[in-house]
Amino acid sequence: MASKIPALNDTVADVTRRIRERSAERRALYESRMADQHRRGVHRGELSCGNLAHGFAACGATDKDALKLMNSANLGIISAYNDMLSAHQPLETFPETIKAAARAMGSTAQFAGGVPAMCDGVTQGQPGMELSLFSRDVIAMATAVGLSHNMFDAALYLGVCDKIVPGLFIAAARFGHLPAMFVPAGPMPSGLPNKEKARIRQLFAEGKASREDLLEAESQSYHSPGTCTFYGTANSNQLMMEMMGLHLPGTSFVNPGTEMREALTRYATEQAIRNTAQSGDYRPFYKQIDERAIVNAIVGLLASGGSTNHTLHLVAMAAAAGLTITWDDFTDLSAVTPSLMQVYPNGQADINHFQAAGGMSLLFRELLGAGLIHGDIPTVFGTDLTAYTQEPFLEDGTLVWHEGPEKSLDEEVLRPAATPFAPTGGLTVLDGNLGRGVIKVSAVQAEHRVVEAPVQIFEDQNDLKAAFEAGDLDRDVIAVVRFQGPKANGMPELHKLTPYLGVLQDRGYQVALVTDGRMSGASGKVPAAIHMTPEALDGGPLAKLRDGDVVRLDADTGSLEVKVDAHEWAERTMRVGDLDHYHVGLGRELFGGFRHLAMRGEEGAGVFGGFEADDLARQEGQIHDEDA
Ligand SMILES: O=C(O)[C@H](O)[C@@H](O)[C@H](O)[C@H](O)COP(=O)(O)O
Ligand code: SF4
Repeated sequence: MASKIPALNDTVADVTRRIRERSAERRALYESRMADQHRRGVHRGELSCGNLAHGFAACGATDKDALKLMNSANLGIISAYNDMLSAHQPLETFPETIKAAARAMGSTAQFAGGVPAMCDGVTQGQPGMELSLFSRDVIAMATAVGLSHNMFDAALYLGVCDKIVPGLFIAAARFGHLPAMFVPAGPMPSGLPNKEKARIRQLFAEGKASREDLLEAESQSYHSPGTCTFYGTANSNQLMMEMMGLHLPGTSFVNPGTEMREALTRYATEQAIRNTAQSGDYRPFYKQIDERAIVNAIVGLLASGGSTNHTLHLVAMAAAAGLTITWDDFTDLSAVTPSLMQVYPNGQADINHFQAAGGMSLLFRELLGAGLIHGDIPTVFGTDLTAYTQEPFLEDGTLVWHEGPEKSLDEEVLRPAATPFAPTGGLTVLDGNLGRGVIKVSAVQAEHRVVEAPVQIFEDQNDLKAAFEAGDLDRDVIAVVRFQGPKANGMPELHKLTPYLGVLQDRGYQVALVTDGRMSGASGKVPAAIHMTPEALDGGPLAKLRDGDVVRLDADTGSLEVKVDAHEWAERTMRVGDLDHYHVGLGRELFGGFRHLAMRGEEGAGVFGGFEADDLARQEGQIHDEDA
């Protein structure tokens, strides 16, 4: 397979090298820890009879006999099933499929633990959204609780949506001695086009559509089990897992409830067993995922116009694997990564259209052919990544893989690297006297990428809605929504603001959003400087802004500046936000520790610290436990 790997793009090679070099010490400590955990072996062999008996007390006779044998594999299943996310509901039946497939190979699979999952669609614009980002790290912790039984030779991670896959990945990295297999459920069939849904929302925001019209449109768009069909964070997750070789080739966007989906779940089980130490082709997570895989994920995200949330999640995910990545890595890779995919919010199509136009196998073919991703990384498929130009087929009920299409079947959705939608990935860091943030312009029309206007400041997204409805925003305006960072209120997505800001843009005003909060992966048309770091509560300059200050957002040059005399700006006092209403109700009082521990956006906004990087700093006396 390696013969298909062309020369790597110079910038991709440079960014990969600089990640490897800046991470060298922490990565070496990470790898030594994972190797040591592997040497200590699967605890099942060391468990006292009492421990082991507890571990399989509830199993049937066949599984009990198998579990006593140390040479058969026991798989740990971690699942994020619940009925609240349409994307996760299909996972309900996966464990039985997995257990049966494992038994058929003389091995076993145990449901090691469930993890929570929050639907950002259900909580969008609601208080629950303030737990959303923190739920990523709760999911990582819950996964560790399940795997801590240490009875397992490999782990299958069942999850799809926004923070769930990043949380599972963080835990998989910390159990890096285990072979990992990520198992998706796939997108729901296409319903009402996302663009039409967004149009009805704007009409409703203007009072030109009824609540009944809105609910009808939403229900036609989100209508059955499976992942929502826009290209948001959930579908970005699937693409990135495949780009890192943690999925089977072409599994990301096969619909749930199909024979193919069932066959892929069975095959994933069988392959996970083949990847265990007992099988002789030991493929642990930590030997698979290094800086090359992370760069592949970033390039895949950029080429596809993926979710801005991954400028947070990928930083935290990389840190868990002993790697330090920065927003400048994203910017530099974006400059050489062409936009090859236009799926809503970056276009009219949905993820099923992408799959029909050629899907992942064609995206791999184009990115490998352009030397933009590392083809020489080990994968869960037992090959290197050049095998991922194949896609799965069922032939007389047997799952096989064949080379996918060599050309796009719809160049309105998926294009070759030679004739991209745009020469760059459309993700830029914004720098200036308001801090650092990110902006995704792949869904912003060129004429809206530079906005200079007076700011109107809000400290709660509901106040912006009220100002819009009162007609106070019918002008050129940069809406600043501050005190939305991880330390303030958990860094919610402010996607509910999209229809209001979209109406103002459609009325011809210059409009933009600046916030230390997040936006949804489904946000797009209005220029938004998000993840502003440091956040307002943490000494960030957003706290010095006043209504009427003129700000210039220039996505083309990557600058965000307030036009206030430097001396006056230096003299400005910092506004102290009234945040108490964010900290009680719907469980938010349980997350005060997370808000205290939360790292900055550019560091991934997590609560675990820097793992080995912190350990090394402590050893060198740079930080002391009481400072942690
Ligand atoms: O990052 C994301 O992709 C979003 O969080 C997404 O998961 C969320 O559910 C959107 O809010 C759904 O879009 P609508 O709110 O437009 O339905
Ligand atoms: S994509 Fe978003 S709205 Fe859809 S199920 Fe996942 S979290 Fe919920």
